[in-house]
Amino acid sequence: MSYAVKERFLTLQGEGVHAGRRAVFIRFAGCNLWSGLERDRAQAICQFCDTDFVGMDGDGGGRFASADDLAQAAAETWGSGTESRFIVLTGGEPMLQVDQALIDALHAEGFFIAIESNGTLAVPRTIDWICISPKAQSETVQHSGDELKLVWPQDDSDWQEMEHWDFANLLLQPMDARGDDQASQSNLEQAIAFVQAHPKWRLSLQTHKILGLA
Ligand SMILES: C[S@@+](CC[C@H](N)C(=O)[O-])C[C@H]1O[C@@H](n2cnc3c(N)ncnc32)[C@H](O)[C@@H]1O
Ligand SMILES: Nc1nc2[nH]cc(C(=O)O)c2c(=O)[nH]1
Ligand code: SF4
Ligand SMILES: [Mg+2]
Repeated sequence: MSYAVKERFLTLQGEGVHAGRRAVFIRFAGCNLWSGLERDRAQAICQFCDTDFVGMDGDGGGRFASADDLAQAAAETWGSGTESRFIVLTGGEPMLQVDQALIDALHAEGFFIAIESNGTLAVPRTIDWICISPKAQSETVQHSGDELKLVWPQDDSDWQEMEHWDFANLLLQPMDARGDDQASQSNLEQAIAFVQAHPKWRLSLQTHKILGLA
């Protein structure tokens, strides 16, 4: 199996329980809920995406011929030292491409592996940290993991049902309205109000955007 990667970079995990942690990011190309083309956004199942995952033309991107090749590239992105190696597999939708061979190869390089997935495809428990971010207009099949990160507000998203799923952490992340500052502020205020009213949930901020990191 080969892997189509949009970009690969070293940063801090910006979101969720591991926010602030040094991390290699692998952003896989392609998604099953949007083509990634602006002309298709209004018809997409997921319409609020803040990410360019089209093609393999980003920094550190390309087609990797094998799991070992990609794991070795990830290790190079981390740089020297094998302590506390942490990698985030994202996209696009990483579960369209992530397989056991890649998980094994990343573990062999000493990585603790986290994934950011939309939950429409089953995620193997051999991944160390599973973050699922359900999309209201899609069917979520992955009902367990380490963190559930619901982007807010989303019309028709059944957060009450999600409280019965098997996640150790329930997080609410304000929707970035991508340039509409007033809408982003309103989304933030709605997320704060929700968490104030529903103490099982915690706020997740996109801290990399605040910090000016990738
Ligand atoms: C770009 S997605 C890639 C991984 C996967 N496709 C998913 O949706 O979980 C990474 C994370 O960013 C979140 N996200 C995407 N667009 C967002 C936005 N406009 N505001 C806040 N979070 C957003 C997603 O819900 C997900 O948790
Ligand atoms: N720093 C940083 N943290 C992130 N956490 C989740 C991200 C994603 O796009 O999946 C992301 C991202 O793009 N950058
Ligand atoms: S599922 Fe994830 S990558 Fe796909 S369009 Fe939605 S937020 Fe973007
Ligand atoms: Mg992002």
